[in-house]
Amino acid sequence: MSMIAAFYGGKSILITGATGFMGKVLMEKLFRTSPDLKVVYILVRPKQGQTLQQRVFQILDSKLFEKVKEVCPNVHEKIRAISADLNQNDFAISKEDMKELLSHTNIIFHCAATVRFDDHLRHAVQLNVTATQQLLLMASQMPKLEAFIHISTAFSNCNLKHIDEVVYPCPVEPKKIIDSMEWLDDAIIDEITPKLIGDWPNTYTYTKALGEVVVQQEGGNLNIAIIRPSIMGATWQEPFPGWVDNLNGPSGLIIAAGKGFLRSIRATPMAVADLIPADTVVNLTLAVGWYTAVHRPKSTLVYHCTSGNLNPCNWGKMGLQVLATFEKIPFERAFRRPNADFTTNNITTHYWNAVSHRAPAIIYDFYLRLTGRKPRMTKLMNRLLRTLSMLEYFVNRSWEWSTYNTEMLMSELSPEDQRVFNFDVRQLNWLEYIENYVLGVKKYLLKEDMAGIPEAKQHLKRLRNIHYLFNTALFLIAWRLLIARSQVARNVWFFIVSFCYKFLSYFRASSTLNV
Ligand SMILES: CCCCCCCCCCCCCCCCCCCCCCCCCC(=O)SCCNC(=O)CCNC(=O)[C@H](O)C(C)(C)COP(=O)(O)OP(=O)(O)OC[C@H]1O[C@@H](n2cnc3c(N)ncnc32)[C@H](O)[C@@H]1OP(=O)(O)O
Ligand SMILES: NC(=O)C1=CN([C@@H]2O[C@H](COP(=O)(O)OP(=O)(O)OC[C@H]3O[C@@H](n4cnc5c(N)ncnc54)[C@H](OP(=O)(O)O)[C@@H]3O)[C@@H](O)[C@H]2O)C=CC1
Repeated sequence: MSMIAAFYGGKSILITGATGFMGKVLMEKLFRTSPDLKVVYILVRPKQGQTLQQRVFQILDSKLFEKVKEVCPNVHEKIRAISADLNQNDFAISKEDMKELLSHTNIIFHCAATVRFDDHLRHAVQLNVTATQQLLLMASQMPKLEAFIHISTAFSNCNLKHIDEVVYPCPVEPKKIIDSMEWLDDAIIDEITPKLIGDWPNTYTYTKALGEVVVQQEGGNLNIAIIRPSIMGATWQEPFPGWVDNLNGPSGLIIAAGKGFLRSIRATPMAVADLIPADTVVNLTLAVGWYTAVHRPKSTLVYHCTSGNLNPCNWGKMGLQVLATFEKIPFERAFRRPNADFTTNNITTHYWNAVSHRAPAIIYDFYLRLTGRKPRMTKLMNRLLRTLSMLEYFVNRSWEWSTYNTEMLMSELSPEDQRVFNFDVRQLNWLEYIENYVLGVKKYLLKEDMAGIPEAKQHLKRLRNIHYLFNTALFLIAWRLLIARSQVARNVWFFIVSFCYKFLSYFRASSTLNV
């Protein structure tokens, strides 16, 4: 019997960010392994004209929850969606809901965050720092609370090269930042943002670092733990391999490469690609929840959920495997044949951006205009280039994360728990994982049918022929223009023609002699 699964039985659990990528995988695993848990409270905001209930039903109706419905048929009764906006005071939770939350919650998993790299500092502080502070305040009023698990990111200290499982201080106290956001106007915030974030590459990583300091400073007597996942990718094993439902991290780039938009990316092939499957993060999170509640460590423990030091894979290997998978499992209606490469300096990056990204987009838009359709490729390409520039920081550096606490926790688990809540990335086979990841992107993100693969392959063959034809035509035109203008080119041309003629004559003469 799994001790961790048993621990969650009968518990009331509060999850923020349950509608996000990690939150969904977390809920799924909780219900699948502890179907006898009492209730899962989720803080949800109404979105895109959907009510809370509609949002919950959409999640439960997805393929991700198929297995859960078998082991926990009344799962919908055990989810209590509470209307909340983490940007508002007291999260805009009604008095009755707040009362229920405060009096019943046993465990909190705080996953909600803005993960946009370029979010306005005010918004990023509000969600990643102030909301965390408010949630801690709420937690301090929960008499039955056993553990508060805060999800941060391994990149919260990406200004350092070696990162230990400790909370590092920030140059400016979070309280001062929170206060200043209240009275500074947007224009001034824009101006001071680069100075405030300093060595951090974006507002996301900076505010996640501030969030950790808040957790440490304002956690009071609560049992708290911080989990730092690196780049969260599709699921490795559970509930099935390759599940993913958003474009963050590598997923969007896999689509862009598979559809043939992405041709080159400034990345260091030997840099460590610190990906971590979402189900591994969730298994560690649930194990940490159990350990923190049962063993009550004296201080706030930080757990790194990374792969680089235990089972490293680099971007070069990952990129090649992604491309190799496209050969077997191509995406439908590709714009060009998938053929991306890494560049390592600014000049080649600019060159390939102009030649392989912007030029084809302009030509295609011209073709769309000619055929009376609305041009769209240049806009799409500009967005892709913007995304690439945002991600570049992370694919040209390597970090070392120590994992003492994570390894300590692994050794504390029973063999059964090590199996059910496996977070040992040493067992991960990268090539297999990446292949499943690409397959998952095709099935769950692009919603493409596997029956369409032969047609997709045919389409790629057509694109290859068009590519050859286009290159030959381009070469002939360029050559024709050149020999019209340059004597040297004409001489070279005559030399080649006369050489071919002589070679053919010799070949004909020798074959006549043989007869
Ligand atoms: C040698 C052989 C070589 C072979 C080579 C082969 C290569 C071939 C294979 C390639 C694979 C292997 C290499 C992979 C490298 C991956 C690096 C990952 C590093 C991640 C580090 C993460 C570290 C931290 C981890 C964490 O701790 S946290 C989570 C991470 N957080 C994020 O990843 C948010 C990022 N995103 C944003 O920050 C915003 O998205 C924003 C970008 C500002 C746009 O923002 P904006 O333009 O305003 O607009 P959006 O509305 O957002 O998007 C507008 C439009 O772009 C779309 N789109 C949004 N995103 C992405 C995205 N990623 N990728 C693509 N498209 C995206 C969206 O679909 C929409 O398209 P549409 O629907 O309009 O058609
Ligand atoms: N994805 C990754 O690669 C990594 C993620 N992390 C961390 O993991 C956690 C989860 O990330 P992930 O699941 O990928 O993120 P998502 O963007 O998929 O999910 C974010 C969640 O936060 C919720 N949320 C955002 N704003 C509000 C708000 N104002 N009120 C209520 N809820 C809100 C979202 O709700 P809604 O559905 O309404 O938008 C969503 O449920 C985050 O803390 C992130 O920093 C750490 C490392 C890597």
